[in-house]
Amino acid sequence: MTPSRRMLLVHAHPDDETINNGATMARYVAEGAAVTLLTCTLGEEGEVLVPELELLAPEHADQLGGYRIAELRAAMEALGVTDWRFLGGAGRYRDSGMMGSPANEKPRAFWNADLDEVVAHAVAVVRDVRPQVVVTYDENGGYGHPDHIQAHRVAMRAVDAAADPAYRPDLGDAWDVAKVYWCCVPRSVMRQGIEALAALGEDSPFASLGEVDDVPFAVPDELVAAAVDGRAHAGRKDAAMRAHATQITVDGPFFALSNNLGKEVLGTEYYRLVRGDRGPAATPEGWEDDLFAGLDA
Ligand SMILES: CC(=O)N[C@H]1[C@@H](O[C@@H]2[C@H](O)[C@H](O)[C@@H](O)[C@H](O)[C@H]2O)O[C@H](CO)[C@@H](O)[C@@H]1O
Ligand SMILES: [Zn+2]
Repeated sequence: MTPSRRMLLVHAHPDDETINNGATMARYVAEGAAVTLLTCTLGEEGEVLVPELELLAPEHADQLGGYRIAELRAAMEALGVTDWRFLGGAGRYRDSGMMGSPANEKPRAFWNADLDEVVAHAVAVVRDVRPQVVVTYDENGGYGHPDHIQAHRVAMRAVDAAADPAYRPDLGDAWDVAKVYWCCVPRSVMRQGIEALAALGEDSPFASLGEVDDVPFAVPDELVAAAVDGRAHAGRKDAAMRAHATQITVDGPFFALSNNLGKEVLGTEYYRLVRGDRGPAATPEGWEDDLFAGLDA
C-alpha cells in the first residue's frame, strides 16, 4: 500500500542527496513515508579521491559514472531509501562539469539538454510518485554548478507542468505538489560550523570554509522556513557519505569534498519554502520541524 506521505528529491549528481538531505531522507523513511530520489546525471565528470580508482576519471577510462551508480546504491541502502531513479534513465544526461569547464560543451551534458524534453521526463516521475513535498536547489543551484542550476529549473518547471491537466496527459494524471522546498543552510548555523572548523587549528585536514558571506548556499535566517531534526539518523547519513568515497572524505563530524572545503556532517537540515503554505512554527526560530507540516497527509 502506498504511504500517505510521499516526498520527491531532485538532485544533480550522486552524493548531493546525502550531503544536502541525508538525515531528512533517513528520518522520513524511518517514519514510514515514501522517499523517492531523482538524480539527473551519473556524476561522470567528478574528481576521484580514492587513489586506486583514479583511472576511472573522465580523462582516463571515463568509467566514473558507472562506479558512482554503485556508490549511490550503497548510500541509499545506508539511508533506507528504496526508490531512487535517474532522470530519463541511467546515463541519459551527462554530468556537465563545473561552470566554465570544457565538459560544459559536451553534447550529452545536462547543461545543454533540451529543457522541454527533460521536463517531460521529470513530469512522468512526479505524476507517478504523486509527492506532497518536492525538494531541490535554489535558482543558483546552491553554489552555481550548472547541473544544480539545471536540476532546479527542471524541478520547478516539472512541478508546474505536472499540475496542468492539459500538459502531456500521456504522462499520467495531473498532480499538484503541495509544498516545494529549496535546500539551504542558515547563516547562523554556517557561522557555527566555520568556528567549529577553526577550532580544529591549522593542522585540520579540512580547510576553513572562509567567511559566512563567502558561502553561496548560506542564507539569512529569516529566509529559512524549516529545520528537520535528523540527528537520530546522523549515523546513517555518515555511512551514506562514506559510500560516496570517490567524492567525499569523512573524518569524525566533518567532511570535505576534493577541494578540501570542510563542513560539519549536519544532523539537522534546513529548507526554504517556495511553494505552498507554511506549517505551524515548531522551533525557537519559528520554523517548521516537519516538511509535511500543515498537510493532512
Ligand atoms: C557536491 C557536488 O555537487 N559535487 C560535484 C562537483 O564536484 C566538485 C568538482 O569536482 C570540483 O572540481 C572540486 O573542486 C569540488 O571539490 C567538487 O565538489 O562537480 C563535479 C563535476 O561536475 C560533480 O561530479 C560532483 O558531483
Ligand atoms: Zn552536485
